[in-house]
Amino acid sequence: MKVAVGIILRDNSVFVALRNSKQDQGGLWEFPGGKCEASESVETALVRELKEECGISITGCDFFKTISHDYGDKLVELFFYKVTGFDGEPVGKEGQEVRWVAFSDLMSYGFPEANKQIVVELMTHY
Ligand SMILES: Nc1nc2c([nH]c(=O)n2[C@@H]2O[C@H](COP(=O)(O)OP(=O)(O)OP(=O)(O)O)[C@@H](O)[C@H]2O)c(=O)[nH]1
Ligand SMILES: [Mg+2]
Repeated sequence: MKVAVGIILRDNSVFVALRNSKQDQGGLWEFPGGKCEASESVETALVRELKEECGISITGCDFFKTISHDYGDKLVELFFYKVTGFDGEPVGKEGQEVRWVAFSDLMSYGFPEANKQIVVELMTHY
């Protein structure tokens, strides 16, 4: 399963959302995004998901990296993009709790296993 994920950046912070307790990895924080639909490119999915989940229109993004992770019941291929430009102010459009978190504070947030490496990189490279 291919998943498009946006690391929305501004100043020294990144935008994170709390996953609903009924979802996979519920109760953990994530970078907004979601599953690519059949025949949809990853970038198209990224633009669509960030509009649906956060209400922003992406104007600039750079591919960062792909991480494949096996959760046991599910194999995910996460395509992480750094979102550097957007129109609108991101919010939790689906009622999810959201926050801008300084890189230096990211370690106090619980992220899904597949995100751990990315979180360490964000904390050490900024
Ligand atoms: N959006 C997002 N998904 C992640 C991250 N890390 C991670 O392991 N995932 C996994 O990627 C998978 C798909 O993401 P998703 O649940 O957001 O998909 P979606 O928005 O299409 O959700 P839906 O099924 O409710 O429509 C989930 O199994 C989720 O646990 C992350 O940082 N952001
Ligand atoms: Mg999602």
